[in-house]
Amino acid sequence: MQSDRPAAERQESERVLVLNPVSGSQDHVDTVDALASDYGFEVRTTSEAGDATRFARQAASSADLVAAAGGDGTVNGVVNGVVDAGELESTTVGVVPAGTGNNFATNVGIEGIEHAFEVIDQGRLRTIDLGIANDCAFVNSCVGGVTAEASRDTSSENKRTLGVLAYVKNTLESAREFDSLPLRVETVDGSDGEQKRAWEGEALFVLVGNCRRFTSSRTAQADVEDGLFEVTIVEDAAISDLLGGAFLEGLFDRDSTHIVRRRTPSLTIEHREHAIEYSLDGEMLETERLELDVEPTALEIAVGEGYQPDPDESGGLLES
Ligand SMILES: Nc1ncnc2c1ncn2[C@@H]1O[C@H](COP(=O)(O)OP(=O)(O)OP(=O)(O)O)[C@@H](O)[C@H]1O
Repeated sequence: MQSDRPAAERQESERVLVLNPVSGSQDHVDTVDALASDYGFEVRTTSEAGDATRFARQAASSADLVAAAGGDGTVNGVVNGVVDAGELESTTVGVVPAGTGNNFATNVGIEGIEHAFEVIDQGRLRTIDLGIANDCAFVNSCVGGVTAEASRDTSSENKRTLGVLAYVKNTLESAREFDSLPLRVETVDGSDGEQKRAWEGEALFVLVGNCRRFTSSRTAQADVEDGLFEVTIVEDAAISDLLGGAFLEGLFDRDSTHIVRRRTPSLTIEHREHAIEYSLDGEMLETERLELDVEPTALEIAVGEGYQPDPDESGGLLES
Protein backbone atom coordinates (compact mmCIF):
# COMPACT_ATOMS: atom_id res chain seq x y z
CA MET A 1 0.00 0.00 0.00
CA GLN A 2 1.56 3.32 -0.99
CA SER A 3 1.64 6.37 1.25
CA ASP A 4 1.32 10.01 0.27
CA ARG A 5 4.41 11.92 -0.80
CA PRO A 6 4.30 15.66 -0.10
CA ALA A 7 4.72 17.68 -3.30
CA ALA A 8 7.04 20.07 -1.44
CA GLU A 9 9.58 17.24 -1.06
CA ARG A 10 10.05 16.96 -4.80
CA GLN A 11 13.46 18.03 -6.10
CA GLU A 12 12.71 19.81 -9.33
CA SER A 13 14.83 21.03 -12.15
CA GLU A 14 12.10 22.45 -14.35
CA ARG A 15 8.31 22.97 -14.46
CA VAL A 16 6.43 23.08 -17.75
CA LEU A 17 2.72 23.76 -18.23
CA VAL A 18 0.96 22.77 -21.45
CA LEU A 19 -1.94 25.17 -21.97
CA ASN A 20 -4.90 24.47 -24.25
CA PRO A 21 -6.39 27.93 -24.98
CA VAL A 22 -9.53 26.60 -26.71
CA SER A 23 -10.77 24.10 -24.09
CA GLY A 24 -13.87 24.75 -21.97
CA SER A 25 -15.28 28.26 -22.15
CA GLN A 26 -11.90 29.61 -23.34
CA ASP A 27 -11.76 32.29 -20.66
CA HIS A 28 -9.03 30.67 -18.57
CA VAL A 29 -5.93 31.78 -20.48
CA ASP A 30 -5.07 34.96 -18.54
CA THR A 31 -5.71 33.36 -15.14
CA VAL A 32 -3.65 30.29 -15.98
CA ASP A 33 -0.81 32.35 -17.46
CA ALA A 34 -0.61 34.56 -14.36
CA LEU A 35 -0.69 31.67 -11.89
CA ALA A 36 1.79 29.67 -13.98
CA SER A 37 4.21 32.58 -13.80
CA ASP A 38 3.71 32.92 -9.99
CA TYR A 39 4.43 29.23 -9.53
CA GLY A 40 7.50 29.17 -11.78
CA PHE A 41 6.19 27.35 -14.84
CA GLU A 42 7.37 27.74 -18.39
CA VAL A 43 4.11 27.82 -20.42
CA ARG A 44 3.71 26.15 -23.81
CA THR A 45 0.42 27.05 -25.49
CA THR A 46 -1.04 24.59 -28.00
CA SER A 47 -2.08 25.84 -31.42
CA GLU A 48 -3.51 22.66 -32.92
CA ALA A 49 -4.54 19.09 -32.18
CA GLY A 50 -1.54 16.95 -31.28
CA ASP A 51 0.45 19.77 -29.70
CA ALA A 52 -0.23 18.71 -26.10
CA THR A 53 1.38 15.32 -26.71
CA ARG A 54 4.26 16.81 -28.68
CA PHE A 55 5.01 19.51 -26.10
CA ALA A 56 4.80 17.08 -23.18
CA ARG A 57 7.08 14.61 -24.97
CA GLN A 58 9.69 17.32 -25.50
CA ALA A 59 9.33 18.70 -21.97
CA ALA A 60 9.48 15.37 -20.14
CA SER A 61 13.14 14.74 -20.95
CA SER A 62 14.25 17.74 -18.88
CA ALA A 63 11.26 18.75 -16.72
CA ASP A 64 10.28 16.80 -13.59
CA LEU A 65 6.83 18.35 -13.51
CA VAL A 66 4.57 18.68 -16.55
CA ALA A 67 1.12 20.14 -15.96
CA ALA A 68 -1.88 20.07 -18.31
CA ALA A 69 -4.22 23.10 -18.33
CA GLY A 70 -7.36 22.15 -20.27
CA GLY A 71 -9.94 19.39 -20.12
CA ASP A 72 -9.72 15.62 -20.08
CA GLY A 73 -8.40 15.57 -23.66
CA THR A 74 -5.49 17.82 -22.74
CA VAL A 75 -4.61 15.65 -19.73
CA ASN A 76 -4.76 12.64 -22.04
CA GLY A 77 -2.43 14.35 -24.53
CA VAL A 78 0.10 15.31 -21.87
CA VAL A 79 0.13 11.84 -20.31
CA ASN A 80 0.67 10.29 -23.76
CA GLY A 81 3.60 12.65 -24.34
CA VAL A 82 5.23 11.61 -21.06
CA VAL A 83 4.66 7.92 -21.93
CA ASP A 84 6.11 8.40 -25.45
CA ALA A 85 9.20 10.04 -23.97
CA GLY A 86 9.72 7.03 -21.69
CA GLU A 87 9.80 9.42 -18.72
CA LEU A 88 6.88 8.16 -16.60
CA GLU A 89 9.13 7.24 -13.71
CA SER A 90 10.82 10.61 -13.49
CA THR A 91 7.87 12.92 -14.23
CA THR A 92 5.02 14.18 -12.08
CA VAL A 93 1.86 15.23 -13.94
CA GLY A 94 -0.24 18.15 -12.70
CA VAL A 95 -3.85 18.76 -13.70
CA VAL A 96 -5.27 22.29 -14.02
CA PRO A 97 -8.99 21.97 -14.82
CA ALA A 98 -9.85 24.36 -17.65
CA GLY A 99 -12.04 22.15 -19.82
CA THR A 100 -15.73 21.47 -20.15
CA GLY A 101 -16.23 18.27 -18.18
CA ASN A 102 -12.95 18.07 -16.23
CA ASN A 103 -13.97 14.61 -15.09
CA PHE A 104 -10.50 13.35 -14.34
CA ALA A 105 -9.63 16.44 -12.28
CA THR A 106 -12.84 16.00 -10.27
CA ASN A 107 -12.07 12.33 -9.68
CA VAL A 108 -8.69 13.18 -8.15
CA GLY A 109 -9.97 15.99 -5.95
CA ILE A 110 -8.93 19.06 -7.94
CA GLU A 111 -11.58 21.72 -7.40
CA GLY A 112 -10.57 24.58 -9.69
CA ILE A 113 -7.71 26.42 -11.35
CA GLU A 114 -6.27 28.14 -8.26
CA HIS A 115 -6.71 25.04 -6.16
CA ALA A 116 -4.85 23.04 -8.79
CA PHE A 117 -1.74 25.23 -8.51
CA GLU A 118 -1.81 25.00 -4.69
CA VAL A 119 -2.11 21.21 -4.90
CA ILE A 120 0.68 20.90 -7.45
CA ASP A 121 2.94 23.04 -5.29
CA GLN A 122 2.10 21.95 -1.77
CA GLY A 123 -0.36 19.06 -1.95
CA ARG A 124 0.29 15.36 -2.02
CA LEU A 125 1.48 13.04 -4.73
CA ARG A 126 0.08 9.59 -5.49
CA THR A 127 0.99 7.07 -8.13
CA ILE A 128 -2.11 5.89 -9.95
CA ASP A 129 -2.87 3.20 -12.52
CA LEU A 130 -2.57 4.03 -16.17
CA GLY A 131 -4.68 2.42 -18.89
CA ILE A 132 -3.00 1.41 -22.15
CA ALA A 133 -5.25 0.72 -25.16
CA ASN A 134 -3.20 -0.60 -28.09
CA ASP A 135 -0.42 2.00 -27.94
CA CYS A 136 -2.42 4.85 -26.44
CA ALA A 137 -2.57 5.76 -22.77
CA PHE A 138 -5.73 6.86 -20.97
CA VAL A 139 -6.39 7.94 -17.41
CA ASN A 140 -10.14 8.05 -16.96
CA SER A 141 -12.01 5.76 -19.34
CA CYS A 142 -12.19 4.04 -22.70
CA VAL A 143 -15.63 3.68 -24.28
CA GLY A 144 -16.39 1.65 -27.41
CA GLY A 145 -19.44 2.34 -29.52
CA VAL A 146 -19.47 6.12 -29.19
CA THR A 147 -19.22 7.81 -32.59
CA ALA A 148 -16.76 10.61 -33.33
CA GLU A 149 -19.66 12.64 -34.71
CA ALA A 150 -21.74 12.29 -31.57
CA SER A 151 -18.67 13.03 -29.47
CA ARG A 152 -17.97 16.25 -31.39
CA ASP A 153 -21.59 17.42 -31.17
CA THR A 154 -22.11 16.70 -27.47
CA SER A 155 -23.21 19.80 -25.59
CA SER A 156 -21.07 21.35 -22.87
CA GLU A 157 -23.92 21.15 -20.39
CA ASN A 158 -24.29 17.40 -20.90
CA LYS A 159 -20.54 16.88 -20.63
CA ARG A 160 -20.45 18.77 -17.35
CA THR A 161 -23.27 16.82 -15.76
CA LEU A 162 -22.84 13.36 -17.31
CA GLY A 163 -19.15 13.17 -18.16
CA VAL A 164 -18.37 10.47 -20.70
CA LEU A 165 -21.96 9.22 -20.48
CA ALA A 166 -22.92 12.36 -22.39
CA TYR A 167 -21.24 10.87 -25.48
CA VAL A 168 -23.15 7.63 -24.96
CA LYS A 169 -26.42 9.56 -24.64
CA ASN A 170 -25.70 11.64 -27.71
CA THR A 171 -24.73 8.59 -29.77
CA LEU A 172 -28.04 6.93 -28.86
CA GLU A 173 -30.04 10.04 -29.63
CA SER A 174 -28.34 11.02 -32.86
CA ALA A 175 -28.13 7.60 -34.54
CA ARG A 176 -31.28 7.12 -36.58
CA GLU A 177 -30.73 3.41 -36.71
CA PHE A 178 -28.44 2.27 -34.02
CA ASP A 179 -26.29 -0.65 -35.13
CA SER A 180 -25.46 -2.93 -32.29
CA LEU A 181 -21.89 -4.14 -32.09
CA PRO A 182 -21.06 -7.82 -32.55
CA LEU A 183 -18.27 -8.02 -29.98
CA ARG A 184 -16.09 -10.50 -28.23
CA VAL A 185 -14.73 -9.27 -24.91
CA GLU A 186 -12.15 -11.43 -23.24
CA THR A 187 -10.90 -10.68 -19.74
CA VAL A 188 -8.02 -12.31 -17.86
CA ASP A 189 -7.81 -13.51 -14.24
CA GLY A 190 -8.00 -10.71 -11.69
CA SER A 191 -6.17 -10.62 -8.34
CA ASP A 192 -9.55 -10.39 -6.56
CA GLY A 193 -10.62 -13.87 -7.64
CA GLU A 194 -12.22 -12.92 -10.99
CA GLN A 195 -11.50 -15.60 -13.55
CA LYS A 196 -10.59 -15.39 -17.21
CA ARG A 197 -13.83 -15.15 -19.14
CA ALA A 198 -15.12 -14.39 -22.61
CA TRP A 199 -18.36 -12.60 -23.42
CA GLU A 200 -19.64 -12.72 -26.95
CA GLY A 201 -22.78 -11.10 -28.27
CA GLU A 202 -24.45 -7.92 -29.47
CA ALA A 203 -23.58 -4.86 -27.41
CA LEU A 204 -24.57 -1.21 -27.51
CA PHE A 205 -21.46 0.00 -25.72
CA VAL A 206 -18.53 -1.30 -23.80
CA LEU A 207 -17.21 1.00 -21.10
CA VAL A 208 -13.83 0.47 -19.48
CA GLY A 209 -13.14 2.60 -16.42
CA ASN A 210 -9.74 3.24 -14.93
CA CYS A 211 -10.42 6.27 -12.71
CA ARG A 212 -14.09 6.45 -13.77
CA ARG A 213 -16.79 3.88 -13.04
CA PHE A 214 -20.19 3.34 -14.59
CA THR A 215 -22.77 2.55 -11.95
CA SER A 216 -26.00 4.20 -10.90
CA SER A 217 -24.40 5.39 -7.66
CA ARG A 218 -23.41 9.01 -7.55
CA THR A 219 -19.79 8.08 -6.94
CA ALA A 220 -18.16 8.40 -10.34
CA GLN A 221 -14.63 7.81 -9.13
CA ALA A 222 -13.23 4.28 -9.30
CA ASP A 223 -10.30 2.95 -7.30
CA VAL A 224 -7.43 3.99 -9.54
CA GLU A 225 -4.72 2.33 -7.47
CA ASP A 226 -6.09 -1.25 -7.50
CA GLY A 227 -4.52 -2.44 -10.75
CA LEU A 228 -7.93 -3.24 -12.22
CA PHE A 229 -10.27 -1.89 -14.86
CA GLU A 230 -14.02 -1.85 -14.18
CA VAL A 231 -15.60 -3.15 -17.38
CA THR A 232 -19.29 -2.60 -18.16
CA ILE A 233 -20.90 -4.13 -21.22
CA VAL A 234 -24.33 -2.73 -22.14
CA GLU A 235 -26.10 -5.51 -24.03
CA ASP A 236 -28.13 -4.84 -27.12
CA ALA A 237 -31.37 -5.75 -25.36
CA ALA A 238 -31.00 -2.61 -23.24
CA ILE A 239 -32.06 -0.50 -26.21
CA SER A 240 -35.72 -1.31 -25.51
CA ASP A 241 -35.32 0.07 -21.96
CA LEU A 242 -33.67 3.19 -23.28
CA LEU A 243 -36.20 3.78 -26.02
CA GLY A 244 -38.89 3.20 -23.39
CA GLY A 245 -37.58 6.25 -21.59
CA ALA A 246 -35.38 4.69 -18.91
CA PHE A 247 -32.79 7.09 -17.65
CA LEU A 248 -29.35 6.34 -18.96
CA GLU A 249 -27.91 6.20 -15.46
CA GLY A 250 -30.74 3.93 -14.26
CA LEU A 251 -29.46 1.47 -16.81
CA PHE A 252 -26.34 1.02 -14.75
CA ASP A 253 -28.18 -0.32 -11.69
CA ARG A 254 -26.35 -3.28 -10.21
CA ASP A 255 -29.20 -5.67 -10.90
CA SER A 256 -29.95 -4.55 -14.46
CA THR A 257 -30.34 -7.66 -16.59
CA HIS A 258 -28.68 -6.08 -19.61
CA ILE A 259 -25.45 -5.12 -17.95
CA VAL A 260 -22.40 -7.38 -17.73
CA ARG A 261 -19.64 -6.41 -15.33
CA ARG A 262 -16.04 -7.53 -14.98
CA ARG A 263 -13.00 -6.40 -13.01
CA THR A 264 -9.75 -7.25 -14.71
CA PRO A 265 -6.17 -6.06 -15.21
CA SER A 266 -6.30 -6.82 -18.94
CA LEU A 267 -8.83 -7.45 -21.70
CA THR A 268 -9.29 -7.67 -25.45
CA ILE A 269 -12.28 -6.25 -27.31
CA GLU A 270 -12.83 -7.46 -30.84
CA HIS A 271 -15.46 -6.43 -33.35
CA ARG A 272 -16.24 -9.43 -35.51
CA GLU A 273 -16.64 -7.46 -38.76
CA HIS A 274 -14.97 -4.06 -38.93
CA ALA A 275 -13.24 -1.26 -37.09
CA ILE A 276 -15.24 0.76 -34.57
CA GLU A 277 -14.61 3.98 -32.72
CA TYR A 278 -13.40 4.21 -29.16
CA SER A 279 -13.24 7.32 -27.01
CA LEU A 280 -10.14 7.42 -24.80
CA ASP A 281 -10.75 10.25 -22.30
CA GLY A 282 -12.74 11.89 -25.12
CA GLU A 283 -10.03 11.43 -27.79
CA MET A 284 -11.13 9.15 -30.64
CA LEU A 285 -9.39 5.98 -31.87
CA GLU A 286 -10.68 3.65 -34.59
CA THR A 287 -9.75 -0.03 -34.59
CA GLU A 288 -11.13 -3.53 -35.04
CA ARG A 289 -9.24 -5.04 -32.12
CA LEU A 290 -8.33 -3.29 -28.91
CA GLU A 291 -5.98 -4.69 -26.30
CA LEU A 292 -6.20 -3.01 -22.94
CA ASP A 293 -3.79 -3.36 -20.03
CA VAL A 294 -3.50 -1.65 -16.69
CA GLU A 295 -0.03 -0.36 -15.87
CA PRO A 296 -0.41 -0.48 -12.10
CA THR A 297 0.60 2.63 -10.14
CA ALA A 298 2.64 3.94 -13.06
CA LEU A 299 1.75 7.63 -13.11
CA GLU A 300 2.63 10.13 -10.37
CA ILE A 301 0.10 12.93 -10.07
CA ALA A 302 -0.70 15.70 -7.62
CA VAL A 303 -4.08 15.06 -5.96
CA GLY A 304 -6.45 17.23 -3.95
CA GLU A 305 -7.37 16.79 -0.26
CA GLY A 306 -10.69 15.18 -1.19
CA TYR A 307 -9.09 12.33 -3.13
CA GLN A 308 -9.33 8.91 -1.45
CA PRO A 309 -7.99 5.91 -3.37
CA ASP A 310 -10.91 3.62 -2.56
CA PRO A 311 -14.21 5.49 -3.02
CA ASP A 312 -16.22 2.65 -1.45
CA GLU A 313 -14.34 2.76 1.82
CA SER A 314 -14.22 6.46 2.22
CA GLY A 315 -17.29 7.85 0.57
CA GLY A 316 -15.15 9.04 -2.33
CA LEU A 317 -15.81 12.07 -4.42
CA LEU A 318 -19.30 12.64 -5.66
CA GLU A 319 -20.37 13.71 -9.10
CA SER A 320 -21.77 17.19 -9.23
N1 LIG B 1 -4.98 25.32 -30.11
C1 LIG B 1 -5.85 24.37 -30.44
N2 LIG B 1 -6.72 24.54 -31.44
C2 LIG B 1 -7.64 23.59 -31.74
N3 LIG B 1 -7.77 22.42 -31.06
C3 LIG B 1 -6.93 22.21 -30.05
C4 LIG B 1 -5.93 23.16 -29.69
N4 LIG B 1 -5.26 22.66 -28.62
C5 LIG B 1 -5.80 21.46 -28.34
N5 LIG B 1 -6.81 21.18 -29.19
C6 LIG B 1 -7.72 20.03 -29.15
O1 LIG B 1 -8.56 20.17 -27.99
C7 LIG B 1 -9.01 18.89 -27.58
C8 LIG B 1 -8.92 18.74 -26.09
O2 LIG B 1 -9.88 19.50 -25.48
P1 LIG B 1 -10.13 19.18 -23.94
O3 LIG B 1 -10.70 17.80 -23.81
O4 LIG B 1 -8.92 19.45 -23.17
O5 LIG B 1 -11.21 20.26 -23.58
P2 LIG B 1 -12.77 20.12 -23.42
O6 LIG B 1 -13.30 19.21 -24.47
O7 LIG B 1 -13.31 21.50 -23.35
O8 LIG B 1 -12.92 19.48 -21.96
P3 LIG B 1 -13.37 18.04 -21.41
O9 LIG B 1 -12.71 16.99 -22.25
O10 LIG B 1 -12.87 18.01 -19.98
O11 LIG B 1 -14.85 17.99 -21.47
C9 LIG B 1 -8.09 17.88 -28.19
O12 LIG B 1 -8.84 17.07 -29.10
C10 LIG B 1 -7.04 18.71 -28.93
O13 LIG B 1 -6.69 18.10 -30.12
